[in-house]
Amino acid sequence: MKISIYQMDVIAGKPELNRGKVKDWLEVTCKKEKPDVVVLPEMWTTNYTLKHLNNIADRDGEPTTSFLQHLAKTYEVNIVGGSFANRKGGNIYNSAVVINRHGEVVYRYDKVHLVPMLDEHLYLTGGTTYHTFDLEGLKAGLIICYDLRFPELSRKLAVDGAEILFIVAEWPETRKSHWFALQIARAIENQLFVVSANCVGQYNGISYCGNSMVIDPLGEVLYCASDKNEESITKEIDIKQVSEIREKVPVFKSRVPHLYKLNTLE
Ligand SMILES: NC(=O)CCC(=O)C(=O)O
Repeated sequence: MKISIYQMDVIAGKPELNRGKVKDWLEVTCKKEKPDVVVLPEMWTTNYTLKHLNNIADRDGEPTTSFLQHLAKTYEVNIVGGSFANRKGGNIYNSAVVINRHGEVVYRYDKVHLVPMLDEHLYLTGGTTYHTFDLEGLKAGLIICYDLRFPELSRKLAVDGAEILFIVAEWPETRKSHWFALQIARAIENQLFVVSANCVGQYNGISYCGNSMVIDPLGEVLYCASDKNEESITKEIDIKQVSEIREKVPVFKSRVPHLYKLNTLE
């Protein structure tokens, strides 16, 4: 499976301009690399312009979902469409969407864990559901940025069969060492590929650390993008590695779930 990631410098508060950037990138990348899957970062339509989202968030996933559906069909490519601010009813969510080559939506997810350090909880509402989805015959999971700190979420997706975990992010420079360590840990403990799309650039005094990655199920970093520049990354992965490592080091068979009942710790 060939995967292309857009490590993007998102223009704050300008969804139309950012959709234009994504369209241009996708056109060039799909013609040059012919990827099976493309991956976009978190909040790529608006950046973290939380105070302005009332005016610029999508409504019920539109227009961003239709825009991505059109691109998926045009270039016959699966799109892990990052996330974007999305108004549903009276609330705004940090919503991700995944679209297959035929332009069909195969997954929608609202970020479950909102980031107190960015005041996300003051402006956004957290999601309450998540599950694996099928992409080109693979089982995949998707988490959004701060979700990476909660191993339970990725573990549940892996126990449910995920072989690849997409992480869409707008991770800040100040906690860059965590970005590295946590992604590698999620790959090793869950024995799956981790594919992340982070942002670069800055907004409101916060710089984003790039370093979008492709990590194999042994935790080897196959590619790490720069920490400063917009970048297009294309990498091929061999999904067979997942079953091979799970056979050699049978972590999932060794689990003792009844000893991990976390609610006893609350
Ligand atoms: N956009 C985010 O979710 C940022 C997460 C973050 O800053 C952290 O976990 O640290």
